[in-house]
Amino acid sequence: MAKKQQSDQKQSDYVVHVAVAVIRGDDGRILVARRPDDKHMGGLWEFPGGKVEPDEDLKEALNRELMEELDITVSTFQPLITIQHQYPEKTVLLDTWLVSGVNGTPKGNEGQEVQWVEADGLTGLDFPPANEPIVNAVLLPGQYMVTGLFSSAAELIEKVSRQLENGLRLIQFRAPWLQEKPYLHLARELHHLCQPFNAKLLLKGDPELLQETWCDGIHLRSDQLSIPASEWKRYRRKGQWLAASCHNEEQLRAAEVAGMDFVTLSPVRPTKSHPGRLSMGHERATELTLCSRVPVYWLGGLGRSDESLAIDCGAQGVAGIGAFWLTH
Ligand SMILES: Nc1nc2c([nH]c(=O)n2[C@@H]2O[C@H](COP(=O)(O)OP(=O)(O)OP(=O)(O)O)[C@@H](O)[C@H]2O)c(=O)[nH]1
Ligand SMILES: [Mg+2]
Repeated sequence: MAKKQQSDQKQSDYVVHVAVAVIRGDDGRILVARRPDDKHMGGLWEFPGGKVEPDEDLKEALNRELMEELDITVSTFQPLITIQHQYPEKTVLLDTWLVSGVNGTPKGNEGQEVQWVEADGLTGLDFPPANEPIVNAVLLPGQYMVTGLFSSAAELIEKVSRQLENGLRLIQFRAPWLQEKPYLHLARELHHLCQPFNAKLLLKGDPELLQETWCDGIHLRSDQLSIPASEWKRYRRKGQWLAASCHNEEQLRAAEVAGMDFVTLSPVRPTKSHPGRLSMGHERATELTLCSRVPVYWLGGLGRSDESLAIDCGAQGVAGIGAFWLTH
């Protein structure tokens, strides 16, 4: 018995490296396949892919798996997210890439059902438990703006409008100097501005704010991460985002435990707003990002032009106040 337990332990400690492809077609839709019934997580939807063989790099593994399973290859690769997940029977490392430039017409070579879906439709499909952060990473944009100082409502509205016109789709309304009532009043106005762009506005505050029917989500300070996940679940409606600010490994783990959908990690570089504060640098930020089980935006001293650098290091993209708020 003791021996069996030991070998079970070994089995789940061993990490299976899996190459996973979020395949984006020319029309922006995503290809999903249903896992054959006799396989692990059988009957659930998946992003196609499979185990990386010892002598393969990720791109080779992806194209081999896509040819075997779907009769296609892809030509463009962008890292999306790396998720380590422990199932009771095994541990997988889902090395997930956003791929495009599809050659061929996908067909289920193993008899599996395949379909193209709009990104928004992914939340309605049943995926294996490890896939939740992958779906979030597909839905989230590469840039996240935090609002900066403003001296009037007109200035705030003008600046947010300009950034929406520039293509921004995720905004955190931060104004810690305002009382709750004027803050919520302005937040409502910003929400109306965001709606025609299908952009999301996250509020700063307590979990109760999730009860506001117009609230797209909330962004927590790191010191609010001790609030148990059950507190959020009570208020949360489908489609609302939960995010938190993290500055170190401990807070990243706390954010995962608290059920956050994504986090910001800061300060990656020195910032003008916190002059004396030590920044962690790219190397440490990359290490922390690769271990995170939720999408990470790099924050602090980064500009919009750093988005691809952050993505190449495993992040969802960049977040910023200065970089977005002060530029035209
Ligand atoms: N391909 C893929 N695998 C996933 C996803 N999510 C997830 O938990 N997995 C898990 O990753 C593991 C490896 O994937 P796989 O079964 O596709 O591997 P494979 O194509 O090499 O299959 P094979 O071993 O039958 O040859 C499985 O345990 C599977 O349940 C996903 O979205 N796509
Ligand atoms: Mg497979």
